[in-house]
Amino acid sequence: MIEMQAQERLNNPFLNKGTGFTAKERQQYGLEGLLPPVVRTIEQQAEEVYRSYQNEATALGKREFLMHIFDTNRRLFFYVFSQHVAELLPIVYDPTIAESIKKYSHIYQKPQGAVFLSMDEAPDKIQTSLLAGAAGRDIRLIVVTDAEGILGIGDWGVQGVDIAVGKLMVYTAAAGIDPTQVLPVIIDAGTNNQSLLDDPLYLGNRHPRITGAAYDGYIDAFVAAVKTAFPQVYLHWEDLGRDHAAQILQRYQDQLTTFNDDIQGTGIITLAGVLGALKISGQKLADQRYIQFGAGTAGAGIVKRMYDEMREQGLDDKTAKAHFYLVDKQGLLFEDTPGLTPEQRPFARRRSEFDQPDDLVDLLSVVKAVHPTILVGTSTVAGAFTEQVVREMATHTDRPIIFPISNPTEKMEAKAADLIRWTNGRALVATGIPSEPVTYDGVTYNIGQANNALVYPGLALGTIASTASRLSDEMISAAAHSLGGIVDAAQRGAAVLPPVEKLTEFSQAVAIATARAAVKQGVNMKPISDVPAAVTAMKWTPQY
Ligand SMILES: NC(=O)c1ccc[n+]([C@@H]2O[C@H](COP(=O)([O-])OP(=O)(O)OC[C@H]3O[C@@H](n4cnc5c(N)ncnc54)[C@H](O)[C@@H]3O)[C@@H](O)[C@H]2O)c1
Ligand SMILES: O=C(O)C[C@H](O)C(=O)O
Ligand SMILES: [Mn+2]
Repeated sequence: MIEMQAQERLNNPFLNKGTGFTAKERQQYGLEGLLPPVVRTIEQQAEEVYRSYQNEATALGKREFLMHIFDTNRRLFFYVFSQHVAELLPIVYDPTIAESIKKYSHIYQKPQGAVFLSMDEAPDKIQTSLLAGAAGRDIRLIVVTDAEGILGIGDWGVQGVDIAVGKLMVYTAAAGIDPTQVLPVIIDAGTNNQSLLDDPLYLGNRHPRITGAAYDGYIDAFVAAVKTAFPQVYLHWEDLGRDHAAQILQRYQDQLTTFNDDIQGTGIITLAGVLGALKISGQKLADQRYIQFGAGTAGAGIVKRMYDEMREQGLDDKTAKAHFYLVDKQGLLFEDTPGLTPEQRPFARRRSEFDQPDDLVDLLSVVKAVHPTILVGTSTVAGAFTEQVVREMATHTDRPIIFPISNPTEKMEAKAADLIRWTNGRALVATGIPSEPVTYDGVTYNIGQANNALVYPGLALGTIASTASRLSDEMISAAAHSLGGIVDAAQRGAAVLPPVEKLTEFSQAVAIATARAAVKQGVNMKPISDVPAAVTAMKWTPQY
């Protein structure tokens, strides 16, 4: 019997230390003879892991190797990840995660602690599966996806589970969220991706997506089960389809502590980037003209956050709205444009505002007509910010703020180096995936990463640490401001956002700002006298 328990310990990623078990522990847990004799410290193990990682030739190979460590020894995985956060982020997370999602069924090895909820099964099984996944752990954070809109690569069915696992890995590495308190969940509603439906190895439900009342009912059952199983949970929605994301957030945001990363996380990081850019250019938000190219889940979420910021700065509704121009597949969105989403409608323009409204069907024409000072891309259209568009924009503004933030790499609206070159170094740029610094005319420009990963970890840490019963707009606004202020505007070529190397430090700042806002607003369920102490007390560190 003792050998069985010992093997269980070695096979449990939360308990396993591998060669890190000391002689005393080996004796205590019946592990003698089950490991090589040498005992290593976590530092030594981490060096080994990092060395082997470097020997892998491809990004996906590196990711696979690290996920093997994740599956066998979670403390060691997070020790290595935290040590090399800027280097490893694009490997374990975006953009390499996109490749891993596309190949999931072909390279599958382990469920990685995720809960797979199949809509082909009765909703009354949801809670049983959630509790089985938790295995007695006190779950405080769930990332759930249905994978209808993974990054900018579309519908990936059950294979999208990686994004839930990946987002949670960033939570721990960036903000110290305890990995024993998290649960990744995929809702398999089917897929409309024909290549998956045709793939004999596909691991998900082989039918088109279930939509309408059946989908809504299942989501209702899911949220109810989550609330019952884990009453204190913070529920994070990721990469849902455009028709569901905003609607689901609206339906549940007053029922529990819940967050849509693509709407709210992206809104926060983009506002923070714009505030950073304005700090550098010495301008005011209220003086900007803003084009959102691709006004879907993320685009409309960003516009809403920018608008809310303008309202907070004292602008009335009409004045604030007048700053925004939304461009989607149909071109500039007008009040009479067919197919407007509820989130686009409030920002649709009147045709009478323009001389030739019918011409405003492509980005270049809109840029010519509007003379934007800010251009943000969440369209998934690679290369949409062409040289012509960018040069036209830069003719009418001294420091154009241009954020091509569609992911992954192959979906970016422009490359940072091109934007710097086409504007002779005047553009203030951020991209969704990491970009190398750009040297132009003797100046090195650091490129900020406008990715919600820079903010959602701190936001959740602050929310959970403050025992907030809701995630309020005030908390979201505080998070955006806490990041926007970190920019060193005095330095030439400064990035509009803080560097990913400092992710753990500024996640702490975001957490404190968020928790302070929660306490100020009184949404905390328990009294908090010392906010920074409460945040620090929540933090988990990888050690034996
Ligand atoms: N950097 C970040 O933190 C971050 C966060 C969220 C989303 N994103 C990226 O933003 C992109 C969109 O994600 P989403 O969740 O909003 O998806 P979505 O499907 O909800 O929105 C995409 C929008 O782009 C529009 N679009 C498509 N083709 C277009 C065209 N030719 N011209 C203009 N508009 C067009 C679509 O109609 C849709 O409204 C993805 O690439 C995603 O990776 C980045
Ligand atoms: O996952 C990312 O890299 C950011 C974002 O949530 C996205 O959907 O692109
Ligand atoms: Mn996303």
